[in-house]
Amino acid sequence: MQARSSAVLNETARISVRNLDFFYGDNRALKSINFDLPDRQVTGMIGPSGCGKSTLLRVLNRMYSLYPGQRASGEVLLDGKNILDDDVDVNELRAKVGMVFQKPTPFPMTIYENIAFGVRLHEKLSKAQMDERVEWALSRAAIWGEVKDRLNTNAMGLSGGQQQRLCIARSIAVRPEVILFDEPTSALDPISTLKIEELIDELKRDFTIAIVTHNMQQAARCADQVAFFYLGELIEVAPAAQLFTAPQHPRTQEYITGRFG
Ligand SMILES: Nc1ncnc2c1ncn2[C@@H]1O[C@H](COP(=O)(O)OP(=O)(O)OP(=O)(O)O)[C@@H](O)[C@H]1O
Repeated sequence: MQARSSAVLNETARISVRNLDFFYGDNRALKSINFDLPDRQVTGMIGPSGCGKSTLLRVLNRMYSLYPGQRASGEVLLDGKNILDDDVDVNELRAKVGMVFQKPTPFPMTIYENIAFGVRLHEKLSKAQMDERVEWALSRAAIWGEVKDRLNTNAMGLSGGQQQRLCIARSIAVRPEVILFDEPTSALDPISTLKIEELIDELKRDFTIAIVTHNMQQAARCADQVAFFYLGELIEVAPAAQLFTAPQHPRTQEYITGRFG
């Protein structure tokens, strides 16, 4: 099946996926995927359970490399370099392509250290520079005001929504180009969800964003373009307003109107 692609909103692609296949052993979980993540735009990824959305995110920062028996072929170009190549430094790649998971995953250490820990792996900063970076990251993640007086307390004492914003701050702190969100609000209440959605909207000024979500209202609210996946194939990618009001493929239509999935 050939994905139908409509006019992309921003001509510059930050990531270009070309003829991507992904295998869990013999199971071909992604089939000839082609699409772009436009620079400083939000791309929503939707589709029924098992269609390959999380698998695709795990390819975009080479998370799968940790697991024997999992392999990708094709190209994922970031700044013109195929990140699937064997010579790619995956630690460097993961600083460029950050990931925020469904369940908040703060480290069991202080709020300050949650941010500083990752920065230290990539840069040598003075104490003053690190203080500045920590404040910058927490501010960009809209949580500085809530934590500035308790930076040396354990991050596990934060609420779920605060923990998720801390994890976003942790990703931002290493100044990535791309941030991948895997169902980032599915464990959160409506108010925390709204805060994260507002934050995503703010962050796209500086970062290219992909968000996997089961919530189509969320995709409609947050995403500039939306990609619909089904059984490992990319069926359709289009500007959000178009995909939700005038999808070109019958399967997309069925999914967004709740007739399957
Ligand atoms: N570790 C694994 N080993 C083998 N197969 C896997 C593994 N993880 C996922 N799969 C298979 O790959 C396919 C895609 O799964 P994936 O988790 O990417 O889907 P998804 O669209 O993110 O689903 P969900 O919305 O339920 O999270 C499915 O057929 C799934 O069974």
